[in-house]
Amino acid sequence: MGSETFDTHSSRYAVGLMSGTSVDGIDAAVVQITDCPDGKMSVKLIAFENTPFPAAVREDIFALFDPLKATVNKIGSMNVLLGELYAEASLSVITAAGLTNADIAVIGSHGQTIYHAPEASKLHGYEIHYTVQIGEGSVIAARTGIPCVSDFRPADMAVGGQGAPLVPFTEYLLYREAHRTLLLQNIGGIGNMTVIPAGCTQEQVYAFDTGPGNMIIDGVVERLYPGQQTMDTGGAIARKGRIHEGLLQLLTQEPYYTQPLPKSTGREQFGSAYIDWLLAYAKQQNMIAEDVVATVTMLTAWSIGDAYRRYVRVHDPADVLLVGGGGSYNPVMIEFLRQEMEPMGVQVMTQEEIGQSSDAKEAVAFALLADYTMKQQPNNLPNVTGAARPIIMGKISY
Ligand SMILES: Nc1ncnc2c1ncn2[C@@H]1O[C@H](COP(=O)(O)OP(=O)(O)OP(=O)(O)O)[C@@H](O)[C@H]1O
Ligand SMILES: CC(=O)N[C@H]1[C@@H]2OC[C@@H](O2)[C@@H](O)[C@@H]1O[C@H](C)C(=O)O
Repeated sequence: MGSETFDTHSSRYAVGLMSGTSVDGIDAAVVQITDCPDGKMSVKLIAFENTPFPAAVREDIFALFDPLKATVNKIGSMNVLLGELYAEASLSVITAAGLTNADIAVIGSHGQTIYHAPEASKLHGYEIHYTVQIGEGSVIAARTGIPCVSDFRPADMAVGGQGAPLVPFTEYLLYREAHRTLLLQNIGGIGNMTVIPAGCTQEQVYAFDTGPGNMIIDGVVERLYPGQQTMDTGGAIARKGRIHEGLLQLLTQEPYYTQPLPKSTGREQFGSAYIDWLLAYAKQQNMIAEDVVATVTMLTAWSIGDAYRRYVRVHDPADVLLVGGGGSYNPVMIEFLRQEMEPMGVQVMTQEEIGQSSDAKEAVAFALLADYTMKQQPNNLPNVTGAARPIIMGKISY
């Protein structure tokens, strides 16, 4: 199907699916996309659902993050299982929107990242950059009868990009303002910041991963409260703790924070081995659990403030930091962020405070990215990812 048969003149519905590095579940959104006469687009959220992964599935996905355990049969079968779960999530959110499959033009599915290696390695004399997202698009298309766009990141990497972050493309379309410089901060498993200078063009947007978002918090909570909790809900644990300056200082020495842009990161850097090392230090210092959780919560807030000071402030003093992702539901995180940002003149607000949804934002983005794939229009931002040129990302399963 060419772009001539994908009707972009009227309003259309698309489904976006996201399951992120936290592995908490599947975010599914139905959006209505309308092209406006001024060349802009309006994107309206019609329905949103979050379906948590069953605990056993989550455990099996985590096993795939360890290259020694991620055997080809385990990856292959999980690829298909996730395709099935994504299809079910799509069917459910379409029903919640009061629509039928025939109403939906496309499903955009991010998939589950199991490995992200944007820096070069050598293989038989070739320079290799790769990233692996699973959740078979062919299964989603077959179960729903709707074309599915999946596996977006490799196209950006094929032209020299990091393959991440991708959401800034849609953030420019949806959030830009003439008179205010905005920082859009996602706090998912990983944290990522998009800088949208006041009145900027698409080429002037820049973005990067700030480091861990909730990944370390979730990791230490799971280890310190085994079988009880997988996250610090509402910041209840951190609130009872105190910042341990020694641990905080140690963690801020991580070289990723000073790495030049473009940069992106993941569980390869801030996953299980990192948590082991951090907890060994905490034990040696006789730290109590609450202090460990408070300190790693502060680390995320510090890393965002540090990134702003290091990469942004001089050129683009910002007016507001808009926080999305699951971290915006942690009031202690938001408090720490205010302590970091407000003395620099940056107001901190959550997506909810501006009438949007912290949860739905990335799923909405993948619906919109898929819309561009179907229109055969580029949907990466070379200035953000470091790609050599604009390219159409995504693989289409009819
Ligand atoms: N009520 C809450 N209180 C505290 N933390 C929360 C709450 N809700 C969600 N979170 C945190 O947010 C995380 C999920 O965030 P989100 O769904 O944005 O991540 P993701 O999309 O998986 O990650 P990424 O954006 O890195 O791909 C949870 O693992 C948890 O740490
Ligand atoms: C490889 C990968 O899955 N990266 C994610 C991750 O989670 C947050 C951050 O790191 C971001 O770079 C990216 O996701 C969002 C959706 C993005 O591409 O914008």
